[in-house]
Amino acid sequence: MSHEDFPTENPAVVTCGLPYPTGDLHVGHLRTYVNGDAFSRGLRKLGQDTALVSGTDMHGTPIAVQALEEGVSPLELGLERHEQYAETFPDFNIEFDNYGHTDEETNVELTKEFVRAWEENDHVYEKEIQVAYDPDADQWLPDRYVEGTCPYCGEHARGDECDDGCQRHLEPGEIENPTSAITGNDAEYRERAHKFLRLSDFQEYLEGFINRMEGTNNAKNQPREWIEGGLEDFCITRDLDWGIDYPGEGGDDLVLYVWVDAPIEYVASTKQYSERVGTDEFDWAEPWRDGDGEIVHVIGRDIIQHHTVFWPSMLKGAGYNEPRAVCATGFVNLNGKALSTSKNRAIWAREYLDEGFHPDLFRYYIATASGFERDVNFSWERFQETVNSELADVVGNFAYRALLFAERNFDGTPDVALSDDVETEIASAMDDYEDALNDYDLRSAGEVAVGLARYGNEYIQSAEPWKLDDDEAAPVIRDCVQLTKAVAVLLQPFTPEKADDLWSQLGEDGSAADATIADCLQEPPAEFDEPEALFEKIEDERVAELNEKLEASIEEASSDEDESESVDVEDLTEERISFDDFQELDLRVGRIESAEGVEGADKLVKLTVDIGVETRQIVAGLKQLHDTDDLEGQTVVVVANLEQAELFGVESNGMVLAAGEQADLLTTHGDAEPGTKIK
Ligand SMILES: Nc1ncnc2c1ncn2[C@@H]1O[C@H](COP(=O)(O)OP(=O)(O)OP(=O)(O)O)[C@@H](O)[C@H]1O
Ligand SMILES: [Zn+2]
Repeated sequence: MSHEDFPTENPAVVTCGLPYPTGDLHVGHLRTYVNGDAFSRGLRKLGQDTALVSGTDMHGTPIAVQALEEGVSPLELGLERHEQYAETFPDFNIEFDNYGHTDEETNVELTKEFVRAWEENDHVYEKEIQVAYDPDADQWLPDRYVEGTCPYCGEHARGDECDDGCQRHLEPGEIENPTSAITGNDAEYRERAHKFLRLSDFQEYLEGFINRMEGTNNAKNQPREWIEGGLEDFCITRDLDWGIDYPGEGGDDLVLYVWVDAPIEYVASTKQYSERVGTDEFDWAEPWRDGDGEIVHVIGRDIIQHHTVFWPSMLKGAGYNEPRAVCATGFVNLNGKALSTSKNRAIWAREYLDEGFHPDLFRYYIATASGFERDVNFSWERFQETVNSELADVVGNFAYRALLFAERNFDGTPDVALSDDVETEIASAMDDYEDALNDYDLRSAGEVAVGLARYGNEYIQSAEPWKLDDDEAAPVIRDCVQLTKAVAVLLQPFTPEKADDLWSQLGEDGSAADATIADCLQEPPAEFDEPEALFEKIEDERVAELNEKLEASIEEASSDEDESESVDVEDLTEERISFDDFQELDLRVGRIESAEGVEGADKLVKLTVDIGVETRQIVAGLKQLHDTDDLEGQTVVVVANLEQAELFGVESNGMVLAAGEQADLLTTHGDAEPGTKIK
């Protein structure tokens, strides 16, 4: 890597943080991919050879947990979503040169090579640690199988990440008050041998690296605290069936932690690209290993630690090159809260497309709505304003006026010289654009492109070529066609398809993707056809409609959040029962006399229920859903003739009826006395 300004002689690889396949993609996820795609297209514009790679992150516990719930294999579930993502990206004009997944052989083999290299270089050791264990389910609780309290900030945390609080990575054994996500019971900590990557080996290296690393300020500054505070070693194995088997000594029943094989997919994906296109020009895998190359990671701001602490150590420990830059995008929020798949608070990628909006509108909006690292509050009004006032009124309007005048009066570009003023204006825009990309500042690069169209609009407005004869108008229109061409080139990384439309309106051959910024000053074709409007404005009524939909879905999401999960209505049972069958159920009105928790079973509660003729002891799964004090005195419906059972050593003699996951208790609404038969 050179640390020289882009473009350098080296190949560059831009990577995007891997999407994790637990749900559909939302516009928050897309921010990383749009920015990564726009940045790599921007580098190409500067003349840098660039590959854009990513892949789906298939392993780890969240997908294993979800697959278990859905009764499918993690691989099946992961592959289904992987294919869906691979299809969605091109719909947003996000064009990866290679998009793989972490369970492919290339990545599995490469990951094993990394681990073996760390072992050979003596960076791995084994240590007995405390790992959460669910004694009832008789299994280890890696990562998301355990929940509890973050030891750093006291917030509720899930497994390996404090995602509601300080966002720190949590090592196994760190979570306090662990409970099992499988049974809801208290978990215990048991001793277990695991493998560690000795991060302290890289302390000095990382201190130097963080000073060299380029990218956004959040990525350059946040890790300092972690690095300077001394590095905790990184547990690289898990007790799980789903993942890449530990390849080294004595780890037969362990798999690698998902954060080991996930970033290695950046290298694997680049390798696949290289194998596919051949090594005629150069070996794309080289930037990682041998030759010089520029590695740029584009990620969400929640995974800075992984990319600036763990990942450079992993690379270094296996003899790989280090990243040149880490660019961490801010989050996309709705009403100040981050979009989230599990909380169902989102504008889905598919939903946006189904509204009939062109993908380039979203791309431009999200890449320029705010600085790279700042959070953005998604708003349809801001989206409308950006599209209408920047893309339609400035870019579209200018290009249409310029090209229409040119076509009507000159059949294309007037045959006169470009003025010095406009040449200077375009040249200085090219410089600013190059500087912006070298600062990893997409927003400014977008502003340069639109700024040139704004300049053009003012120019044509004040020169008033419609009041001039053709000879006088020719130099003005010549300038304006050149400005239009420059705008098409500079805007292409943001709006690739729209730029291509403009490119062909200009009578240019091929694609605006192949143009570099030097083409901003190349003469436009002498002839072209009548232009068409590039951008349509978005009407206010449309925004009102979209806002209504959005409010409804936010409301739904927050009520889902209150209930902690959404209601899944089951299909009706097709088979009918006879009235006689129904009469066999002896349903009675009951009144709860007392309620207390069952020791060792978090969700169970022991009830004594007066059912008129007698008092019954019944064990019910209500405890986490109802305060035991609130239960006393409640009127309930009891299945009195259910066979007796023993639950956690406590006898249960009947059943209390309740609806759904939240155990909404059935009751009567008049004054039916205990013992009254229900029919
Ligand atoms: N609202 C968001 N804005 C920007 N980036 C996001 C947003 N949500 C997720 N990402 C990025 O996508 C990556 C994968 O996210 P993840 O699968 O955790 O999605 P999620 O929607 O946050 O899901 P969940 O809320 O269920 O954890 C994250 O590491 C993050 O960088
Ligand atoms: Zn925390």
